[in-house]
Amino acid sequence: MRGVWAVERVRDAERRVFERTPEAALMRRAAFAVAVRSAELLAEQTGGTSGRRVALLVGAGNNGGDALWAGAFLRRRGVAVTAVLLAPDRVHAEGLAALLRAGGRRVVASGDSEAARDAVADADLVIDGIVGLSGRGPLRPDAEALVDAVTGLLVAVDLPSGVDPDTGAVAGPAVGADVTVTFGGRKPGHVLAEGAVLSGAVTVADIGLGEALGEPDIVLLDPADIGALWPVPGPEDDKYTQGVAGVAAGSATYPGAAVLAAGAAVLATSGMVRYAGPAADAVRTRWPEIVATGSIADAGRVQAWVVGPGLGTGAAGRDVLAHVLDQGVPVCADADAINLLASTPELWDVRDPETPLVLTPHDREFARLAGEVGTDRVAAARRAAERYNAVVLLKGHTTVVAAPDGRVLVNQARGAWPATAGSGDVLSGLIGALLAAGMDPWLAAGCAAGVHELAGDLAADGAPIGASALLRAVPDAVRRVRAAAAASA
Ligand SMILES: NC(=O)C1=CN([C@@H]2O[C@H](COP(=O)(O)OP(=O)(O)OC[C@H]3O[C@@H](n4cnc5c(N)ncnc54)[C@H](O)[C@@H]3O)[C@@H](O)[C@H]2O)[C@@H](O)CC1
Ligand SMILES: Nc1ncnc2c1ncn2[C@@H]1O[C@H](COP(=O)(O)OP(=O)(O)O)[C@@H](O)[C@H]1O
Ligand SMILES: [K+]
Repeated sequence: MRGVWAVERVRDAERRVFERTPEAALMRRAAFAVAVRSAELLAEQTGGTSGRRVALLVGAGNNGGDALWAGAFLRRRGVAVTAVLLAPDRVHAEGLAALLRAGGRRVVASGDSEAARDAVADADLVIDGIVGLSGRGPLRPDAEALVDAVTGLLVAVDLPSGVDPDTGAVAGPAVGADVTVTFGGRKPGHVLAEGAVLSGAVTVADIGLGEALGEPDIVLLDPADIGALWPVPGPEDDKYTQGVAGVAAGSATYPGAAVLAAGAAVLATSGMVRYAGPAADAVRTRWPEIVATGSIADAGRVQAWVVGPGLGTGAAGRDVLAHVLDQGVPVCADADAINLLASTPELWDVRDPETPLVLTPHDREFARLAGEVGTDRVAAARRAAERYNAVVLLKGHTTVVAAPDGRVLVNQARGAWPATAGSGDVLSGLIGALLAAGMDPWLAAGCAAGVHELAGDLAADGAPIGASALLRAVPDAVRRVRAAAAASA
């Protein structure tokens, strides 16, 4: 599990560390890490460091200071370094002095715009020290023009400039980095929204914040974590002991949603799946191992329900949802179940608040239920989780999973191939199976999101896929995460 810390938490940790370590020492550690990573990249991509050209984009604060010190360190490796000063009046004076002492050059962006542009365009590698944790809003036009001129590698100091540090949101021009070197731990801007993509490969450098950071605000599950948590049968197990998943989904109009959700439950774990609803024939034909019935009242006992995909929002769907919520077992409510909960708030009264509920909205379903998502997706998911006393999985390229107790995890997609019709139905089936196996609902949602996204990537392998192909790749994805767990054990 990797941690992510909100900017205010990082600031607090810094303040505590400053009590025993001078700020300048921390900055030099940070800058050294930027220099080391930049030199590695230069060596990998251009075959060496000596004689290579590096330009520093230097803003008004300590982020620019880091870049200047990194430039001074790179000079020792024989790199030709030019600092482009965007705010010469407010430049980090010690950092600039260190760079000049080491034989670096400086140009002022506004004073000599041609030289500044050339320095950036000719550089093998550009270091973005425009803004870091104090950055607000997009790149200003002078910075944007310089960033547009970059032709070489781009290394962001702490965070790509133009990305909101706490939400990853981007409201205009921003740096797209090949590599970001950050300090102490990841920040939300590295893992959320556009920031997750614009950060490139993130390196976390230890600058001594360590224990002062405390527990992370957000966690990322690695494949090995998911593999270690994924339920697998033991010698004592039979089909019932592993948990029976129930699927109440599909309608005459949307039988496919039922086939996909129920199929995902079949492939996720090796217990048993029951289906209840109007798509019983279609489900049975595709998945003969499923015990299918037309009516929810005849469904039999299950340890968790998936309800909603293709259900419809009419009276029949409402009755099914009310029945499922009244069973006293964990429920994953997706799609029309969420729409019904939004339009018919009385349905909440049926639910025993002690039984786990996982809600899996996309942005439009979320808006119907809990208001617009807005730019802070973590805050939105957290708010809804608390309000409904439910785990809220907010779908997207970065999926956010918030628990009512405040825990949040995010899953970053490798590609966008899972953005295909019916793929959400597969996700809900995976979650239902993990809930039936008795997993903590927050982890169940997070592990399912990870395997779902990996299955999409494996199935696509560079070409578009449908949800059926994603579903077929679920066993492969489970094999991969289990192999990762075995390798790291
Ligand atoms: N405080 C510390 O202990 C350490 C800080 N470090 C560095 O310091 C950075 C934070 O430094 P600062 O707090 O000085 O601030 P920044 O360097 O992030 O920003 C400097 C100033 O830029 C201006 N600004 C904000 N948004 C802008 C925009 N869109 N375009 C142009 N200018 C904008 C603001 O006036 C802001 O105060 C971190 O990201 C990290 O790189 C590191 O040296 C490690 C140690
Ligand atoms: N741009 C994207 N990149 C990666 N995954 C995405 C992207 N957009 C959506 N997804 C994922 O695809 C799935 C879509 O679910 P959903 O919107 O419910 O589709 P449907 O209702 O058609 O099944 C979710 O798991 C979501 O996280
Ligand atoms: K930066």
